[in-house]
Amino acid sequence: MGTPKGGSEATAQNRRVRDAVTAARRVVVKIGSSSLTTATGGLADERLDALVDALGAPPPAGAAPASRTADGREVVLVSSGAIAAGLAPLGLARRPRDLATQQAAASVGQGLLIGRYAAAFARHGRTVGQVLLTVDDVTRRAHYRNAYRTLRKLLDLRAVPIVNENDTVATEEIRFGDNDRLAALVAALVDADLLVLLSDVDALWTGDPSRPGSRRIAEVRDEADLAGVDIGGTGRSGVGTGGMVTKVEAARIATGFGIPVVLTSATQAVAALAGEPVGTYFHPSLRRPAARLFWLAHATSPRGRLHLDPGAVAAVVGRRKSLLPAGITAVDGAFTAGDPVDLVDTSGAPVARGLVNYDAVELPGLLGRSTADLAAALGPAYEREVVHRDDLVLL
Ligand SMILES: Nc1ncnc2c1ncn2[C@@H]1O[C@H](COP(=O)(O)OP(=O)(O)O)[C@@H](O)[C@H]1O
Ligand SMILES: N[C@@H](CCC(=O)OP(=O)(O)O)C(=O)O
Repeated sequence: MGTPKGGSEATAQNRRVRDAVTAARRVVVKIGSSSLTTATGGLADERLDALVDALGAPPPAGAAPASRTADGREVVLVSSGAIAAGLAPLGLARRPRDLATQQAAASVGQGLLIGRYAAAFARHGRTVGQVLLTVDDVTRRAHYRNAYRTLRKLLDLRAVPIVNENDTVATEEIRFGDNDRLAALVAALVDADLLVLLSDVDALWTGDPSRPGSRRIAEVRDEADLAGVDIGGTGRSGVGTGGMVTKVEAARIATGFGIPVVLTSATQAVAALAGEPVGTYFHPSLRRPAARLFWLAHATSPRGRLHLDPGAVAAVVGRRKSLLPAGITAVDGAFTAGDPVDLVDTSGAPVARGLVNYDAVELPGLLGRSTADLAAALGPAYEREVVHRDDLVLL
């Protein structure tokens, strides 16, 4: 963590971080509600303009594509602020607690937000594209391919994708709520070289930044550097969601994909993108797992549970086999085919997560039966695995 280093060692380390940041060609930048709104609610236009300016003026005519910053970068912006932007127009004094009012505020605010971005980027001759995503869009394979295609095409067409969660259709159970985790998943989706998380605090601190004795953490190399850190909830703005908890979780997800993360304040965006030693730098993990399986483990919220008998646990965990109906003793949840589910052992502990091939209502009639028996009784479609081993990740 921020263990003090000798002068030359610190300089060498700063240089390595600067090189990693400045070499990043595709960058996902996430900005939180707290950095885009005024103390009295509503969008802080000058802060939004400053962010857009920080993301770079277009390259000279005839040079690199206009979706890139002056130094040739592709930028995807993940922006919160829809709910906060919708408060004042609806006469709401503070962020509502209930989902329906939050959704109404997001519905009003998202249009205002994207309108403001369109105007701000237009000052630099650049076009923006709105991309609203749900959890499903970044977790279900068919959907995240769609999301990837859209983002890739926007970048190819030289527009700046501006991503937010699709708040108006997300339900309490399936919503991210904060945009930090969404930003990490978008970074993984577009295979970004860098994720920059911008908030109203300049870095991760060892504890609440307003508490005497708290110190800025300059870098996080691994989990050990987070031991003893008081990772707290939302700040004073009253419009943020998740606080440092979701930012550190987002950093874990991104670095697990091999993507370095800089966490700092919106006012330091220019310095952060230039690789200056500001904020907190999270080093990427060296071993990059198979993307899709890592995705399954981190991006998905299970929609149900399959209870395995000991033989099935041994087959799935020990021998990396597919899960067949014969090894399942019970089913919980209301999932449909393609949903992520947890596979749990006899004590109820999750041992794996996978994409299920059946609807929950179909499974009770199949449990404990061999695939040959099922195929003979119900037809060849019932010979399929409940979870294929290629769609399984051990937890
Ligand atoms: N250890 C910590 N280091 C830094 N900030 C922290 C810490 N614990 C809690 N916070 C709070 O997290 C807040 C940022 O999160 P949040 O309010 O969700 O903002 P955003 O809208 O940018 O997502 C900061 O204002 C800060 O008060
Ligand atoms: N999608 C929501 C984001 C909610 C939120 O507050 O997120 P954040 O400020 O990133 O913690 C919105 O646009 O209001």
